Amino acid sequence: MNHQNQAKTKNNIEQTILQHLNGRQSLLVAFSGGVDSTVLMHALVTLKQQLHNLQLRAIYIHHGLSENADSWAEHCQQQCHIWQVPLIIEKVKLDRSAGNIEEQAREARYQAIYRHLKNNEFLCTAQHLDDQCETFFLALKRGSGPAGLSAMPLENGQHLRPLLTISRQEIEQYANQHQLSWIEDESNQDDHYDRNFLRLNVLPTLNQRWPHFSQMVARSAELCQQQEILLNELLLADFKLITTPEGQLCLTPLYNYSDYKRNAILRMWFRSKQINMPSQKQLSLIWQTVALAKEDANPQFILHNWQIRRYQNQLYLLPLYQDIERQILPWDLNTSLTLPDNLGILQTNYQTDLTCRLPQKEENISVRFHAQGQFQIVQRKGSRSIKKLWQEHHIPPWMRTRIPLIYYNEQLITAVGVFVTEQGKGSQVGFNLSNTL
Ligand SMILES: Nc1ncnc2c1ncn2[C@@H]1O[C@H](COP(=O)(O)OP(=O)(O)OP(=O)(O)O)[C@@H](O)[C@H]1O
Repeated sequence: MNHQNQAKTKNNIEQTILQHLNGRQSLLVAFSGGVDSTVLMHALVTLKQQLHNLQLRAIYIHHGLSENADSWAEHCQQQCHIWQVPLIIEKVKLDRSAGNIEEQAREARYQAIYRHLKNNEFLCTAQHLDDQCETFFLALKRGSGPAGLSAMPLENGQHLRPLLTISRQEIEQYANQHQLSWIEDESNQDDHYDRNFLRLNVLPTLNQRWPHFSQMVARSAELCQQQEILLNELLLADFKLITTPEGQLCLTPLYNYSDYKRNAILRMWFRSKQINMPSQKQLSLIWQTVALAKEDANPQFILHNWQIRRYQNQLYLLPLYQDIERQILPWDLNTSLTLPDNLGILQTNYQTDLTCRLPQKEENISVRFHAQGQFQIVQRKGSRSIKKLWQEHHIPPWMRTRIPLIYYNEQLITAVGVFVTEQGKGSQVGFNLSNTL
């Protein structure tokens, strides 16, 4: 490469980064030691010589997947020492037996990075134009719609990708020109991974035939992003109107929407919950089997670690619960009691309206999650089945085996926060449940 071209690459990368930073001054760089993030770090350190207010920190995530990971961490440490940029090294634990190790690593990596990201700081990762093109192709392979084909945005909240418009070739030129040293991850050559297969075997042919192919794919991704943003803008008012403050989706208006609008609203709802987007087929099954289930049914759809339920014409997204119905927890009222499955901490409380009597000497206290039969409630005539009582208090079916029930010996005294039985009548003690989450 001649001198003029070299200067252009150098200038182009630094100028592009500067433009994408758009005045942001506090950066946490995800530094893997690979060529892309090495170039990003080097260019930022160079820019810092002109922009004295630029504050840089770097983070390396040690996944422990490669036997070389320790030496990679050491390499990152040495580089950062030379550049005088503070480096955080964070180890994450992965479960090799739990499948999809790549996805697990990615999720654990971002979680660890976000734990360190300060409020006023921006995360910079080093994905480039060719990564963008591969991401688009991977979305095509999965049959994604415009949201998936949007690939990666240049910026998303506190996350910036300042190299996204720069090609791999330019990055490598910059690295060679500055004689940078970086790590080659041996797994990058393994074309069993879909992304490597595209990078090694497919995209070179396309880019050779059409030299601007990757740029054109990135443009298509950007157009998809614009469509998505527009769609969200147009649907936002409707979406707000039909979501409750607690995050449930009201079903009644959805019955009158076209299939397209309904699916778009359902997708917005899942996105707002930040869980993996269901496929088109799952979305249609959720609609058919949950929303359109018979009125008296108690439908449930399981999606990853979540369940989608319907109650009183609202759609709920809940974690998958453990079965705790048969658990019996002895208690002495003097200490707080941590309930199973993240239900919270149970304590006595003398300020609540729902009060009971204290146990007598021979009565043992226990906390349970199952009741059967008829109960008489204080200040009400006659007794009612437990099912009727839950219905009267609008308790959804899945909560009916999760509300702590306080028993004195074999007698139900109170369902915490819901009712007190005639056997528990009194004003000596109350209970409250504080959520630990
Ligand atoms: N071990 C690591 N430690 C710190 N940063 C990393 C690490 N691995 C990757 N990164 C950062 O993430 C960027 C993207 O890497 P890679 O393409 O392997 O990840 P990815 O999870 O597929 O990213 P995405 O899905 O967001 O594109 C790298 O350029 C680097 O900035």
